[in-house]
Amino acid sequence: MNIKLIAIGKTDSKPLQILIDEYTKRLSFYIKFDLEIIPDIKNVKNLSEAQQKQKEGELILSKISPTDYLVLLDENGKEFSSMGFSEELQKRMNTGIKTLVFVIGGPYGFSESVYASAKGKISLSRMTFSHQMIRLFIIEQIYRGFTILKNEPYHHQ
Ligand SMILES: C[S@@+](CC[C@H](N)C(=O)[O-])C[C@H]1O[C@@H](n2cnc3c(N)ncnc32)[C@H](O)[C@@H]1O
Repeated sequence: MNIKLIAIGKTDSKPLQILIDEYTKRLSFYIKFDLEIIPDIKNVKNLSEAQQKQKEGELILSKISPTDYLVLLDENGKEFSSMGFSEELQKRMNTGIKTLVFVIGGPYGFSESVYASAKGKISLSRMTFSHQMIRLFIIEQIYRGFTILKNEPYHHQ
């Protein structure tokens, strides 16, 4: 299995990008991992929230292939402990899927068509984080998940 994370818009903050790069590098030791950034939509000021979500949704779905297992990052999704999330990663690997795709929504979340295409939704907390910060948090949790599965000390430090 390989893992892909899809997000919208480049990371504005350099310190955040440094951490994303660091955890991407660490995670790539365990599994093939790609972070795919969809460029920001142009002239977004002329669009309503619904139009922006719709356009972002079309772009997101254009990156998904029928064999992908799509999971959305969503504050109303299912919550896991880090141990539970590592078990979920193991379950997905056991089912033989080729690509597990996580998607982070834009500033207003996801369009209905993206929700309809997803196999699941996971929440990292009931609180709302910026769509840029969530990148780091989910990459760190996937990395943590693999260190748990490999019985390595990172989770216990
Ligand atoms: C600023 S939030 C959008 C909030 C928006 N009210 C909504 O309905 O989703 C942007 C994106 O960050 C991600 N996100 C923010 N907080 C999250 C959380 N607690 N758990 C999982 N994903 C989160 C989601 O992918 C969301 O679409």
